[in-house]
Amino acid sequence: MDKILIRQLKVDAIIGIHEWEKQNKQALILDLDLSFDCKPAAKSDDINDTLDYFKVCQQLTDFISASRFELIETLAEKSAQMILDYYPCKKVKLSLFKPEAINNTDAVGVRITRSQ
Ligand SMILES: Nc1nc2c(c(=O)[nH]1)N=C([C@H](O)[C@@H](O)CO)CN2
Repeated sequence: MDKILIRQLKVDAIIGIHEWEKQNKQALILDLDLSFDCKPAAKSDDINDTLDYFKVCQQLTDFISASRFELIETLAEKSAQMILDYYPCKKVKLSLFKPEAINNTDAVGVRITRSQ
């Protein structure tokens, strides 16, 4: 199955189990693989025949930047479900990273795969 790819989408959000994380937004980074048949758009050369990754990034950014969750698992789940609800992709593989959470790491995170 073909995939529309989004790499290193950066969004700030309120996310975490500690009180200090609930006071200020922190950086999050997302990688997404959206399973979608790209043949029709490749034939028509028409944006309406594909998944517009600009719209996906814009909707994810709006949702995540307005969210307030404790666990990255919760935010990842809700983000993947929103994509499946709004876009005709068959499967979403979503990785969500917190680059500032744990000292001496580049990042910590979660990776989930959800299907229609
Ligand atoms: N599996 C998880 N473990 C932890 C999370 C999380 O969201 N999922 N969150 C925290 C803290 O908020 C941490 O990111 C900041 O100190 C700890 N463990």
